[in-house]
Amino acid sequence: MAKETTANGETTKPPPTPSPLRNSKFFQANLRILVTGGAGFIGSHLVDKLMENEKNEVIVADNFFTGSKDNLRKWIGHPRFELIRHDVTEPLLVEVDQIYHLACPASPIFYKYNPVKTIKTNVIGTLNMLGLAKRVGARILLTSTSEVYGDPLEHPQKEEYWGNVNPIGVRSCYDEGKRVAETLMFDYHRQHGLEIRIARIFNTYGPRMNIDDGRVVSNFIAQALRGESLTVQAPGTQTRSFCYVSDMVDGLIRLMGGDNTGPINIGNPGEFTMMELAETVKELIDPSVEVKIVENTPDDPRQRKPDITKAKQLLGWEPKVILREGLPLMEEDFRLRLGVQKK
Ligand SMILES: O=c1ccn([C@@H]2O[C@H](COP(=O)(O)OP(=O)(O)O[C@H]3OC[C@@H](O)[C@H](O)[C@H]3O)[C@@H](O)[C@H]2O)c(=O)[nH]1
Repeated sequence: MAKETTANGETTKPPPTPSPLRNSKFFQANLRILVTGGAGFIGSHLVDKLMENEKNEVIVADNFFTGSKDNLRKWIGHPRFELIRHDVTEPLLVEVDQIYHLACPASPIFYKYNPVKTIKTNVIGTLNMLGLAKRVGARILLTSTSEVYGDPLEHPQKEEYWGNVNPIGVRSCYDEGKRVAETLMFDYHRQHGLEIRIARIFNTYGPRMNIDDGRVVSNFIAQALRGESLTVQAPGTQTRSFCYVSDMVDGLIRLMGGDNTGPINIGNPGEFTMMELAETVKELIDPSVEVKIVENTPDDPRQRKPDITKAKQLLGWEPKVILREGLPLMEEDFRLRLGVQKK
């Protein structure tokens, strides 16, 4: 390789040119896509969708803390698919063109179980994935969360809202962790010119959620199918907006493919109190089950609903599946896994 001489007489080497193979693959639009957390609930549905495109090669990195190989069983052994047991808090070296960075436990009971590990996953894990993106020139999408708005004082939540977050609360490992992850994304973008995308994901539900995941939709459906009382955490008037997983995946893929960095809210703006959700699940699955009020956990946000104007305008995206259509699809999956027949 040619040597260059600097003003003070030292010789330096110019940087290596990219391998011709990488360029030829790139220009064939043959995308190599890394999905961290790809064995999880949203991750595995995203992998299904990405694998539908025959030009895509998909690599999943997952430590299987909340994800499961079972979610990916149809792809194991496929020539365009690779599964790596890997924890994102350790560096990863792979040649890819796009990174969907989802890895992190998302259910409050799981992310609070080992809070130090959760914040490491968000901070060190995101740094590692940004380092990888920088090294290989990949575009990177972070799945952030509606939890960055904390217990919001503005309703519905627009992306411009800075949030109301308790920095020392039991949820901080997750909500502050994701806030730092967003900061890191923008700092790499501004400092190193990385191509970034940030999705703020609102509550999502659908088949493959862990049955004892602890989140409200999976809890209520499993409880109704087992004939147990539905546990509404006090006061029951707190609200959430629930997005069906296929809509979520469609939003993430549009965001990755588009020109806007985000952050962009991806969620279903239909808003329900937890009491209304319990009544709906009861009516759809088993009107004879009871609803009981149980103790809540600290810092539970009282209301949450996305403003999706940006997603509509910039991504041409809006959710299609309403709650009453999505719940039965999830019920079907839970019936199969729990072995409960329809009466
Ligand atoms: O059995 C239950 C479980 C939960 N709940 C209530 O349901 C509401 C939703 O709780 P979940 O645990 O499902 O989820 P949260 O909205 O608290 O957090 C979620 O926010 C968005 C995503 O980033 C994450 O998936 C998750 O952190 C809370 O008000 C909670 O108190 C019940 O009433 N009963």
